[in-house]
Amino acid sequence: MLDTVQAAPEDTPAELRRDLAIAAIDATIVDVPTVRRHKLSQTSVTAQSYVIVRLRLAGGAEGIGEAATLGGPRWSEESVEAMKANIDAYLAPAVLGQPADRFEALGLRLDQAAKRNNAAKAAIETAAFDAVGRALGLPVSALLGGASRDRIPVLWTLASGDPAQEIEEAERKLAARLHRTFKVKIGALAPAADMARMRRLAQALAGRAELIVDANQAWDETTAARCLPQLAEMGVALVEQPVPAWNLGAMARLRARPGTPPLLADECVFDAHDMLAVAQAAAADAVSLKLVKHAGLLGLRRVASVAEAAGIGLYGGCLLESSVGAAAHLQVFSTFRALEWGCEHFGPQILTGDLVTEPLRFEDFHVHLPSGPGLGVTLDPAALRRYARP
Ligand SMILES: O=C(O)C[C@H]1C=CC(=O)O1
Ligand SMILES: [Mn+2]
Repeated sequence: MLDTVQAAPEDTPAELRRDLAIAAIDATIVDVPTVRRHKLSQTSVTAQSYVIVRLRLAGGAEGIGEAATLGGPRWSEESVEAMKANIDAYLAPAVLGQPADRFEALGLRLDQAAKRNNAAKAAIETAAFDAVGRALGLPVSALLGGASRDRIPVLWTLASGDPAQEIEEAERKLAARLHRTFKVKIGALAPAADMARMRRLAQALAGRAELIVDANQAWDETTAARCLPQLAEMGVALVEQPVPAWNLGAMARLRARPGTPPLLADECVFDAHDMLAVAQAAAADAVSLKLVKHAGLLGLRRVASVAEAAGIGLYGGCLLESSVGAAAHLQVFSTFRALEWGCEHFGPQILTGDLVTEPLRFEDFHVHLPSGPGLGVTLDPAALRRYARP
């Protein structure tokens, strides 16, 4: 079905209303191998699995969205298998026939059809935004308030666990002027081994690159209290989710200690209520924004608004999305007045292949907002067939 994308129709408003009704939704599981093993505290992957949602409007315009996972239902509770099952049985039927441009009403229907399932909901909402943007000839950023930037600084994640390999990988990225900020995944090794690894990286890249780390909830408060000042002393600029998501109290106490580097909230912030709790506890300096957590572009903006109101900085997070999911994030990130910490949408570069006809452009340490209607990227049907799970 959904292999072509139609141009914006020149319709009367009544016809346009009919054209914008959601006519079909289709969910495909894909597995795309990565260029190397990517190791986090709680899992390790050699392929990225996504659900690609294709949504067709009655007028013929088509949109795409992506729900990413990292190592099955380990990073969060959603797996691609569960997402596809819930999209097919509950989420798609809840919005079929509905006007695709009434994004908040769609979100409400999705919330009534299923609790949480945030990544699956985000993929459907993204596909609705893409389809409406294409039908109207507008980029998704225009539907969200308009872009205030067309490129965003982008970091690279070092996550093989082998410091010699990681230094060599960082050197290649620096030489190619692709990335000069590196996020190091820690927590899979013992804390002392991670500190030694970080010291090697900091020495090798001193003065040429900025380092941040992500512990993915691996430490308890005592370990974090011991390691955070060491990371600050090495010049590490930001520490992501050092302690379990539930332990906001520990985040707040650690943050109040002298010698703690700035803290980035990730797994502890899914919705705007979580963001408010982090703000009230003074538990973070910045928040990582991701479609898989916030259930869509509008949810992501809601979380960002609470953070902005509390003076908490914005960081453009990822879950190793392909150019489909990355483009959706760039559309919404581009609309913020400030994106203090840049973004980490290096995902398309860690895959051995992409899912779109023209992958995102990485240049001069930035990733560029694609131009054109909708998300600005077009699904490659041959790539979808190649990576689709049989
Ligand atoms: O931030 C996470 O926890 C998930 C992800 C983002 C980059 C990466 O390497 O892992
Ligand atoms: Mn993280």
